[in-house]
Amino acid sequence: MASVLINDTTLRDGEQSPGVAFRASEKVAIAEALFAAGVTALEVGTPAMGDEERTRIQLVRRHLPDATLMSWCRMNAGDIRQSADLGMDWVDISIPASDKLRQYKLREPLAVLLDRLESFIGMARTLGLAVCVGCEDASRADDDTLRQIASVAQRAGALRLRFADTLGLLDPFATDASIRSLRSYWNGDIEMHAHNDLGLATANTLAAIRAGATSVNTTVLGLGERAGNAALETVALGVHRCLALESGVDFSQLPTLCQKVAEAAQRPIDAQQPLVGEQVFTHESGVHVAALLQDRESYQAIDPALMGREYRLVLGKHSGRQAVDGVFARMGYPLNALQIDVLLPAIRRFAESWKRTPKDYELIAIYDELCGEPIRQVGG
Ligand SMILES: CC(=O)SCCNC(=O)CCNC(=O)[C@H](O)C(C)(C)COP(=O)(O)OP(=O)(O)OC[C@H]1O[C@@H](n2cnc3c(N)ncnc32)[C@H](O)[C@@H]1OP(=O)(O)O
Ligand SMILES: O=C(O)CCC(=O)C(=O)O
Repeated sequence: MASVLINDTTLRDGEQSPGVAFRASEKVAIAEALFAAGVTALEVGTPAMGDEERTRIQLVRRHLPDATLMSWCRMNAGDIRQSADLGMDWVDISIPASDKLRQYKLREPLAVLLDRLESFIGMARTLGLAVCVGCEDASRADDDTLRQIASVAQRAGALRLRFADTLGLLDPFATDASIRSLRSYWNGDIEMHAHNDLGLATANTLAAIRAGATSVNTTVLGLGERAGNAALETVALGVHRCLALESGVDFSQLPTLCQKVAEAAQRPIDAQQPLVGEQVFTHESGVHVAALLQDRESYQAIDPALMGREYRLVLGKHSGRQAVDGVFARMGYPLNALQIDVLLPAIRRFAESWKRTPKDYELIAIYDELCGEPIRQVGG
């Protein structure tokens, strides 16, 4: 099966989420968990941040000798030299591709910056580093500028261009057009870096792969600047399910990995976060549960066993008679029609009062109260 490279940037762009700051031990633990989940290419940080961050990057290097590690660099000799000293395999040398970012950040003409980029690519290669040119704000860059960056990158020996939708303003159709255009004049790797401001980061990442990107950036739980980046979990599943490509990700490791990152980032996992949210394999609606009691695939596209999880049927405000019957039967207690008629409105009232679904022991208590005959074998 053909494959796509996931170059995960949880430890660089993910950590740029406001307020997120990984300790050294957390950075190492996250890197190890990513590696254990089959994500072997990691952007691990920004050496320019100082001694402490460089020490953390070095620790990751020591703990993961077999991972392919990248650091984020400005067009700056110090950043690149430090990356080599830290044992990086790759550097991302970033150049603002849009007029606006060049105007407000670097205030120098494009031609001067391109000369500088060329010499820094050369320097990085001399230091033994593979080079990715980070085209920051590529989605607002004009085509001619991207062509000039690609031409310099090719001449100087960069292996990869990163197409960054820095502001997260693309949709999948525009992404497709941009990456196809880039592919028409750049033969090397293309790495898609998507942000989620429109909620389209995963969709744009998949669109980029279809259009010719060979590598993609992700972050665990979609951490990252503002609305975050494309989430590792959904990109990996989309690569597998929608594109029939291999990413190397071991889905069974995702719950542990996500928990680790959520704790280190102090960002609780949303109950409805795809794949790893507590509720995403739980079904309440009567029509769904009635069908699910017959066949799991009736209302489940993803097998929870992929993540080592199980599906759950619960009772609540939206339950129907078959669901009540089925859930009580699974607890070992068949109901008659009269009992179902009495229990259903009570379960609905419970859900409205408590703003949640009743647990098994609470269902039993409702039964005891309304149906009179205590049920002895209490479930979980
Ligand atoms: C879209 C992205 O995510 S890009 C990644 C951005 N990541 C971060 O900013 C996180 C880490 N950043 C930091 O810790 C700091 O900003 C540092 C260490 C990088 C720089 O710190 P400082 O030296 O204090 O600079 P400061 O942050 O005030 O300003 C940014 C500097 O980087 C320069 N710069 C920005 N992008 C580039 C680039 N691609 N190439 C060269 N220089 C650049 C700016 O011109 C500015 O330089 P100046 O101070 O000479 O004007
Ligand atoms: O310069 C790059 O490599 C991309 C940086 C980035 O994180 C972004 O543009 O969102």
